[in-house]
Amino acid sequence: MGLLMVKTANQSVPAGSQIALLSLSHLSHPYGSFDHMASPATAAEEENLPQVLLLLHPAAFTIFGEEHFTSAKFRFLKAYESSLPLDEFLAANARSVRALLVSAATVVGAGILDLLPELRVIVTTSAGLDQLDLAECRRRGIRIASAGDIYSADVADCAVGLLIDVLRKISASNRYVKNGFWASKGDYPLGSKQLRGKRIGIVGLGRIGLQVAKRLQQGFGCTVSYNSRKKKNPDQVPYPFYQDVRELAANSDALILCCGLTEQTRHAVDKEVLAALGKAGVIVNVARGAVVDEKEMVRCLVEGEIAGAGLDVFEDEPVVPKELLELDNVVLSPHSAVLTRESMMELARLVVGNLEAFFSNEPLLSEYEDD
Ligand SMILES: O=CC(=O)O
Repeated sequence: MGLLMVKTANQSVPAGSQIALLSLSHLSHPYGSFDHMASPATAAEEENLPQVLLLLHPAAFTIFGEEHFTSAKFRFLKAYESSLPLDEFLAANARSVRALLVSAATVVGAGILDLLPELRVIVTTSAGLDQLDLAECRRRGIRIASAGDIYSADVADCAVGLLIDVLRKISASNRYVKNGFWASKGDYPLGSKQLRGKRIGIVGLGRIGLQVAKRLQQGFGCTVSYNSRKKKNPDQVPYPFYQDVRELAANSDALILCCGLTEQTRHAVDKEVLAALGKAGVIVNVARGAVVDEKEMVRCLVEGEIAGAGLDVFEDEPVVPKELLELDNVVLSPHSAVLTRESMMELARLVVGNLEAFFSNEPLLSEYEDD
């Protein structure tokens, strides 16, 4: 793809991931009412609608429920339908495009932005923005709308689920029963650990981290500490703050990664942090694979230098280090923490709402603002 930094997810679509066609307009939504949303345009009207460049893998669009993304205010220009190399396709078709829709897997850097001189807004289906060159977007006056808060509760549920699974060995004992070992070898070996009372260190106490903290403290009797870019107001966030991730790890039984991926958080969990977490420590990652030095983490898991891991994200998705596949103390999921039927419905509403707001010169529903 030459100098263009665009890649799309290469994941297969799980069976049953199509979303049922429901009427969306009656549902209430944290980003406001969508009752104003116009109904889809006829084919004749559609020709004249402004185009939104779609740089998503078609499989991702199927998961999101393509049928929910229709609007009378715009139409999609689907790069994936062309057999041309992307740069040729964009040069020929997208020079006047003002809006772009991407996913977490669509890397957008200066190379692609150069081919879209009229671009004014990028809407992403992701909560994380690490795939976008934010500085370059800022410099060019391109606004960004993200998935905002719509996934936070689902990701927090998934983080807690992975932690419980690792500690209580749910997936491992499931395999034990299904392989017939209960009958042939007897009771499952002791090794499961309680969640109650565990010291949880959360890296990144944003919207997701706060929900993880609440679940684990209030629901499971854990104690919570955190590391974040900045210490939160202690009147609102009572958990102890650690400026240094290594110190947080040294004082935690489990480290749960919920931060965005930035130059500051890349490999924030490195050899020293893993050593500080120690032999009884567990890592849960629902952030981005590159927040952890994956090679070091794999080595620590293989050599028993940490106790286990629950991982939804990886450094080179969808490639998962093969050593992890063999380990019973590791639970894996395919970057699916955000993927619930309900959140996909909300996503479609939010994406269409953002794009319609843009083309109507109204405020975006979930605009990202630098802080
Ligand atoms: O990982 C998923 C997202 O950032 O939305």
